Amino acid sequence: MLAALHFSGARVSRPISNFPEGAAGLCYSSRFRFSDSVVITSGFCESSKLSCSSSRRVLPRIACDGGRAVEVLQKSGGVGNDEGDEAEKQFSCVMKFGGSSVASAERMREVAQLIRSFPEENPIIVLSAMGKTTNKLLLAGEKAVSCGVTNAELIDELGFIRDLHFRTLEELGLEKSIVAKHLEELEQLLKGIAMMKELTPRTRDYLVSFGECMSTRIFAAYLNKLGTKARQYDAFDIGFITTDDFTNADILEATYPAVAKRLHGDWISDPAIPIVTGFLGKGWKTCAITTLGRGGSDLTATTIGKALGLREIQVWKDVDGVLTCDPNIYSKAEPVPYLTFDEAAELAYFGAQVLHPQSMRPAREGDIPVRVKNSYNPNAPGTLITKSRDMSKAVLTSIVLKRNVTMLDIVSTRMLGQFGFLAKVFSIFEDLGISVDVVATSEVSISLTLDPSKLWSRELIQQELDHVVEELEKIAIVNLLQNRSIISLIGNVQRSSLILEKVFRVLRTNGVNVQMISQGASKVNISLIVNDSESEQCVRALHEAFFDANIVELDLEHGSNNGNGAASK
Ligand SMILES: Nc1ncnc2c1ncn2[C@@H]1O[C@H](COP(=O)(O)OP(=O)(O)O)[C@@H](O)[C@H]1O
Ligand SMILES: N[C@@H](CC(=O)OP(=O)(O)O)C(=O)O
Repeated sequence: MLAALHFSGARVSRPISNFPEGAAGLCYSSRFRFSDSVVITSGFCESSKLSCSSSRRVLPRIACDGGRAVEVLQKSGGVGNDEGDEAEKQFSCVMKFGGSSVASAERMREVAQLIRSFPEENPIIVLSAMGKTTNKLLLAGEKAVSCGVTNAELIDELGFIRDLHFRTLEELGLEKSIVAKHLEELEQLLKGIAMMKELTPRTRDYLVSFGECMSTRIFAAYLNKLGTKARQYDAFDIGFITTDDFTNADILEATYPAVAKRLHGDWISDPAIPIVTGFLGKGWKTCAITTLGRGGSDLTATTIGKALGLREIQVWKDVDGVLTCDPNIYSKAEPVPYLTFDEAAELAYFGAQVLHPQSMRPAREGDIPVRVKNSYNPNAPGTLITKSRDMSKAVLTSIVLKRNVTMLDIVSTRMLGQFGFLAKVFSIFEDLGISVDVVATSEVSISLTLDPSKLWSRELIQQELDHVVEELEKIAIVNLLQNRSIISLIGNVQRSSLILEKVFRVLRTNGVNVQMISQGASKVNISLIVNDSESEQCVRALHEAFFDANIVELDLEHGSNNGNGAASK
C-alpha cells in the first residue's frame, strides 16, 4: 500500500537542445517581452517545401537588454516593430476549424457563411485537413511501403482523397487546378515511398501536410469567389519554426515574431483574411516540414493568438464545447461553460481528444481567452477558457479517460532513509526521453505511469519499455503493469475529500479496485488508475453520480457547507 499521495504531471521531458552556437538568448512576443532563456533564429528559410536553404541566419549573442535586443532584431529583419500594435487593431481573433468542420463542400459553405456573418471581426482562419484526410494519408503511406511502385497509384486512400477534394471543388464551383498539382505530387510521393519501401517520420510529416495544404487552398479560393478577400498561407512558409522532432514537433519562440511580422505586414500592404494551414511547421535545422502531433491545429491557432496578441482564440469543433466527459463513452455528457487554462491543459493532457495537449500554453502565456464552439451549432454558448473563474460552486468539472497506459512499480529497500533515489529514477526517464504522467511514492516505492512519447499512436513502443525496465532494474525491483487506464477528475481539488468520498463509494458499488491515486500539484486534477477493462464502466458510473445527481445536496448532507472555493489563483 502506498503511504503518500503526491503529485501528478511530473513530466520529465527533454530540454530544447542544440541551439546554434552563438544564437541569441531571447524571448519575444508581439508585446516585446524578453527573457534570457530562449533562442531566437530569424530570417529562417524562406524557400518552399522541404528545401533547406542557406538563408537561415543566426543572430549574434546579445545581452538580455530589451532595447538593444529590439534594435538588433530589427536590423536583422527578424521581427516586426511597433507594427505589432497595428496588428492588434487589424485582427481581432483567430478562428480554428477542425477537420469535422470542413469535411465537405456543404461544411465549407457553412463555415464561410459563419465567417462572413462577422464582417467586423477580421479573423485569422486556421484550418485542419478535410474530414479524415490525415488518417487516410497515413494509411496510404503505410500501404505504399509494401504495395510495389506500379500499384502505388491504385491505393484506395489516394483515390478517396482525390475524389473528396475534386468533388468539393466542383460543388463549390472552383477550378480543379487549385489542388491538381498537390494531388500529382502526392501520387509521386507515394510512388517514392513504394520504391524506397520505407516511411520515415520525416516523410510521414511531408505526406500528411498535403491535407492542410489542400483544404486551405480550396477554402481561400471559395471565400475569394464569394467576394471576401482571402489569402492562403502554408504555416511552414510564414515562420512556424519548430524542433526537428518529426510527427511531434515543438514550436520555437522565434515563431511568434516571425508570424506576427508576416501576417500583419501582408495585411498592411494588401488586406485579406489569412487562411493558414494548421498542424504544420518547419524544422529549424532540417528546414523540412514538421507536424505538431495529432490535433495540432489547435496549437497553431493559440500560437497565432499569442503572436498577434489577439482578443480571443476560437476553436470550432463538432461538439457544443468541452464536455463533462467523452461523448463517445457517455452520450449524456454536457457542455462545461467555463474552464481555467489549468483545467483545460490538464484535461487535454490527460486525454480529452477535444483539445491538443500543448495548445493551452500560448494562450495562457499571452492571457488570451479561448472559446470552444460548435460549427454545427454556432448558437450554443460553448466553453470559455480563461486564466481564472469563479470556483465557489465548482466540484467536479469533467472526467477524462486515458486508456492503454503503462504503469511501473519501482521498489527499492535502499530507499528507506536514503536520498537521491528519486533523482536517479527520474534521471533514467530523462535520459530515455520518456515523460511521466502520474506519480505516487512511499518510503520504499514509487508507482508511476508513463506517457506515450509517440503521440501518433499514444502508445509506448515495446523497445522503449524494455529499455526503461532494463535501466531501472540496475537500482530497484521493477514491476511492469500494462493495459491500465488513468481516470482524471478535473475540478476543484480544494474539495477533494468530498470528491474522493463519492468516487470511492461509486467504485466500491461497481466492484472496482483503484490501483493508484494521485492528487495533482496543479490543484485541479485527481488521477485514479484502474484496469483498461473496467475504465469505461467507471467513467459512466462516475458521471452519473456527479453530474446526473445533485452534488450540492450531497455536500450539505455531509455538513460541509463548503464555501472555501474562492476564485482559482
Ligand atoms: N471532454 C470532451 N469534450 C468534448 N469532446 C470530446 C471530449 N472528449 C473527447 N471528445 C471528442 O473530441 C471530438 C472533437 O475533437 P476533434 O476531433 O479534434 O475535433 P476537430 O477535428 O473538429 O478539431 C468530439 O467529437 C468528441 O468526440
Ligand atoms: N489534421 C490533423 C491536425 C488537426 O488538428 O486535425 P483536427 O483539428 O481535425 O483534430 C490531424 O488530424 O491530426
